[in-house]
Amino acid sequence: MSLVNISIDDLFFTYPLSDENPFTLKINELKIYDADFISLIGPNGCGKSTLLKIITRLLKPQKGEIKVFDKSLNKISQKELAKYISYVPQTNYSVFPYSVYEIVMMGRFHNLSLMGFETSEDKEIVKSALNEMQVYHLAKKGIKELSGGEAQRVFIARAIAQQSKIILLDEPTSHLDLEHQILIFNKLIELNSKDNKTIITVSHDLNLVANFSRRIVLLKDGMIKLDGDKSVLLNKENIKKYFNVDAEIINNTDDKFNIVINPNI
Ligand SMILES: Nc1ncnc2c1ncn2[C@@H]1O[C@H](COP(=O)(O)OP(=O)(O)OP(=O)(O)O)[C@@H](O)[C@H]1O
Repeated sequence: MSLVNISIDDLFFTYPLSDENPFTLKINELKIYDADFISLIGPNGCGKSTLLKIITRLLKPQKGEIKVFDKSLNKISQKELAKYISYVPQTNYSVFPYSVYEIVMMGRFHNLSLMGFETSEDKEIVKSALNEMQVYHLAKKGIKELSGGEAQRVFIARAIAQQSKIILLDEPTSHLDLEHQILIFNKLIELNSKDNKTIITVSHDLNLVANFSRRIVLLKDGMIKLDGDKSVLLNKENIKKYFNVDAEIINNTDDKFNIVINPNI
């Protein structure tokens, strides 16, 4: 049995001060295992980003228990949490005009000395992450001066520099051209298969999901409706049921396949 990285039990969350029809997220049980590669999928507004924000402690659930490496999420210090989990949010805007280099160096926060000094190792790690995400040439630029796709790669570089065990990404390819979508997913596969990183990525692109992740967790109306092997669950019937579109599955070989959506519905 694989080691559990994150366990969630009896979770209940609702946004405070919501209208009379508030969104609620209810999860009886979810276990994220070591070196899992999960795509968190589901229609708009089903709670995918909310779940990631709860795991990263940006939102506090009203009920439930979340454990990270068997420690209660509430009891983990910020520095320790940064060693376990990195997070690439959906909207990567920064209030302050940090440079690209500074943003990626923030990934090393958990490693900096009390005085906040960067070591030569920190600098090497940051340089390598900038290179891997092909944004090294932008290092001195302000984050606000970048295109959406460039900024997205910078925040992924920050997650890589953080070297955490678990990486959470909220629609990491939404602003990226095809070449960079493949760059990101190939990097995620490498981190997962070579370094045993645990990856959870929110995605709307079922073809990327079909080709890159192994497990899907599908949310609808704030509840988990499907959880398991993507090659079993990502079929015509489920795509119709949960996304309300007709689809064909083609070139199905072992763990890779393509989904063609029929636009005439
Ligand atoms: N700050 C907030 N206050 C109140 N309701 C919110 C807030 N943020 C999100 N919601 C609501 O919570 C629900 C879930 O939102 P969430 O962003 O988690 O969905 P999602 O599955 O990530 O959607 P998408 O695919 O559109 O990104 C939505 O109905 C949304 O309107």
